[in-house]
Amino acid sequence: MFTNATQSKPAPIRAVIIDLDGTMLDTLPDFHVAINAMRGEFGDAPITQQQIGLMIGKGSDNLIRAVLALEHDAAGVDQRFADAMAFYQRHYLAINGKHSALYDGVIDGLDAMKKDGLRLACVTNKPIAFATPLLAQKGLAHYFEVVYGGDSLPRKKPDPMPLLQVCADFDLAPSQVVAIGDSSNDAEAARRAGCFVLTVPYGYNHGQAIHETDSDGIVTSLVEAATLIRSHNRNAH
Ligand SMILES: O=C(O)COP(=O)(O)O
Ligand SMILES: [Mg+2]
Repeated sequence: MFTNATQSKPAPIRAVIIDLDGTMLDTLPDFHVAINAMRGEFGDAPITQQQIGLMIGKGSDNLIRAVLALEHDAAGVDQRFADAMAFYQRHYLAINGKHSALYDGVIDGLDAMKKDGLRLACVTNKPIAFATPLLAQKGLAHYFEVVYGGDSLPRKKPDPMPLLQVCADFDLAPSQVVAIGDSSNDAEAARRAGCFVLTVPYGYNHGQAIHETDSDGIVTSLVEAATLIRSHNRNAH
């Protein structure tokens, strides 16, 4: 399944790096509530989930700037940014996880990966202060040896830095690691790190079809990802 031009027989996959929003959890309703509460602080009218779905995936700073840009020019965005971020963080933390749900197959997929001896990391562009309590609340925290948020390291996805950090933490070559995500952001980070990448079609890909994103395969659930990795490892040396 995962092929590497320089190797006749592929190396086994030893670890999986999994994205959070749009891959394990449908968090769009949380974003929707928090963003509209933030807009309410400025007297701005609510926007739709669909609009917000196009803006998420590149971290909070990017999201807040995109939302402010609906009403304001660049100078207006800069002027309001700090207040908007403070409002947003307060509102998001107050409802974090309340409107979010696990996607089908997440728990079964993670259980299968664990059973197969794979090491697991979560790399999200969500701020770590949001990600940590959310993983705990949804019963996901214990699966992951390592969790990096969008503000844990100097650079976030699509930069390869957080993925390369996980490889270093696990003492693995990137070619022994597969990333799973819902967006081109995840795929680009994985490609640049030299990791394999699988994508899921049900998340938020900046309004683009996932088929347009370069990856090693599209999987309909984490269960299917676990099955693919298992069959890859059967054929590996
Ligand atoms: O908070 C975001 O922008 C998206 O986070 P993700 O990396 O978990 O998809
Ligand atoms: Mg995502």
